[in-house]
Amino acid sequence: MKTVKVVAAVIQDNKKIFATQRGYGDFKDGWEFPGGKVEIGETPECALVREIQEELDTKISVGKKIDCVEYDYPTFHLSMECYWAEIISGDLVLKEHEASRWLSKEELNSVNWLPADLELIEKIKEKM
Ligand SMILES: Nc1nc2c([nH]c(=O)n2[C@H]2C[C@H](O)[C@@H](COP(=O)(O)OP(=O)(O)OP(=O)(O)O)O2)c(=O)[nH]1
Ligand SMILES: [Mg+2]
Repeated sequence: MKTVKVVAAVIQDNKKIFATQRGYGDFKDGWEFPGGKVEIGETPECALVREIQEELDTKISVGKKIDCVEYDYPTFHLSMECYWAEIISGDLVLKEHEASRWLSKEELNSVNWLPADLELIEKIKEKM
């Protein structure tokens, strides 16, 4: 099975975390952390800065790594590096997603996360 390398940003502000709802594709309407596929020759950090610029028109600084999620979807293996991130500038404009929410710890389970994210959510809760 092919492996897809992905990076995701857990943007935290004021004790809340930024979640986005996918606007297209196989996982449409599922909730995720913004980010995307790492391109050839890119470091994970560079890929994440680029993806957040593309998807949210926002400049971030990438912080500590939270976890690397390994998950088997029916048609591919996902290897997803997840990082804490902070906004440097920009207004989190939804260029590709259909909705977004700032979620408190108590609200983290109130959206329908993609299957691969469920384990990560538990780790994040411990750390926020
Ligand atoms: N960004 C992101 N992707 C996730 C998460 N959880 C999860 O299973 N995925 C999966 C969904 C996709 O199959 C893949 C990420 O691809 P993506 O669609 O965001 O990639 P991309 O931004 O480069 O978009 P595209 O140009 O390929 O359409 O990882 C998550 O929390 N964030
Ligand atoms: Mg994406």
